[in-house]
Amino acid sequence: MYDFDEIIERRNTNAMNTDGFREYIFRDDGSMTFPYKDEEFIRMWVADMEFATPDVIIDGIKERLEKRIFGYTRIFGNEYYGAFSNWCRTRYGWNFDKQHLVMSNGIIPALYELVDYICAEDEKVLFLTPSYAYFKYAADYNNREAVASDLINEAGRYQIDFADLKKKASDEKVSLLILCHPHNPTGRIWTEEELRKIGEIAVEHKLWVISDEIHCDLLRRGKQHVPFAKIIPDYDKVITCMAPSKTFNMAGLMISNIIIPNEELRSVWSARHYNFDNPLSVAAAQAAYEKGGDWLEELTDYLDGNFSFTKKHLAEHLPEATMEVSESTYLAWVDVSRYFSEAENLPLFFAHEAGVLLEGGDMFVQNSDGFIRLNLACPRAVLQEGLRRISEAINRSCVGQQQLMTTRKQQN
Ligand SMILES: Cc1ncc(COP(=O)(O)O)c(C/N=C2\CONC2=O)c1O
Repeated sequence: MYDFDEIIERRNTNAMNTDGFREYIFRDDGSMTFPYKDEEFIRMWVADMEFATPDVIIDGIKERLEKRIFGYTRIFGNEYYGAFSNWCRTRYGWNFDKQHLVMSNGIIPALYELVDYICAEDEKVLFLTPSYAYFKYAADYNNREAVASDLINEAGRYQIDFADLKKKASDEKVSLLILCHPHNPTGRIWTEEELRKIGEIAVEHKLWVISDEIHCDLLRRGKQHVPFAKIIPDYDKVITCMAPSKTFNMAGLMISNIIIPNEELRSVWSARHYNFDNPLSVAAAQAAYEKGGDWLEELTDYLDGNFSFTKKHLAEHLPEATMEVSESTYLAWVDVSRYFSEAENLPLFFAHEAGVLLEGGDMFVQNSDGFIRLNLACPRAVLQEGLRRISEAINRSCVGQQQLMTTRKQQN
């Protein structure tokens, strides 16, 4: 049994979560003031977890430490490929060739490189919105045009607008689709039917597809993930990105799996990518895939409990807010638009009024106004306090607004 209720101090560990929020969320140069000390904030923003990385992974790192030399490292043997490919075969019924696997420090750096390798300077990058902002940044960084296709929010369940996606994919300058599968921030797991329709569009318009599947191990109990590459196995213009970083809370160890079946693209990657790895990260990732399954099973139940707890709290305390339990990820996507004017800066409101750090509003490129994204990967007690603060701040503010309207009516 793992103790997910343990509250672990992360300050003074150079954690983005505790020390990087001012610049990342508020673009603050340090001059902003809040009515809370940094350590008083409830942190529900960046997507890493407040849970200890599993012991089996820490033991894998310790074992490598005892080898005592940490020189230039690249994965040469079969052990790592065996562990990761076995993970994909048993969980997703999906195989890939060893020579198709290349490593990257992160999926974001891989996206930055691949956009440059794939898209000519006048070509465009297509993705679904709302979106993890780094998909747009990968286009911006490479001076390629970003093209967004808005998802349709059907009573809380997001659907792909296939007419819009087809129209934008038919632009001959659109050469790459970055697919987020499972989807951050909505939590959708695209169904095989949806994946097939995406595949048909990609093949018809000769699109490259990067399927970013970093969240694929973090599913609600009973849900199933089907890798996009499994849907169109004969189309080699599909790059699959997976990693242990989200699954096992080891993003700081900077190791990701990029599967590139297309030989020409893979040779460009091998020629231009800085192709060395951190030996401790390789040991950690191999241990994760070989021995992390039990921990992940228990994490799944704990996160499912946090989603149920959140859904119940909102129903009781914020009846005008709506949230569908995410099919995947540990991120809750909550529509609070009925409580706020469109102009409200939601992250700033909750930092000042609730002492809660969260992402929301226009932080997801577009099609996200009025929504907040809550990271639920924290001990239940912390979640309870965060939700209490959020609902009290909204109701206080809402009451304030009603009082304001009443006062105005009395004065007129
Ligand atoms: C869809 C997606 N792709 C890639 C990454 C980052 O990959 P890395 O470069 O770390 O390997 C994230 C992390 N998502 C985060 C991180 O903080 N907030 C988020 O929504 C993500 O959600």
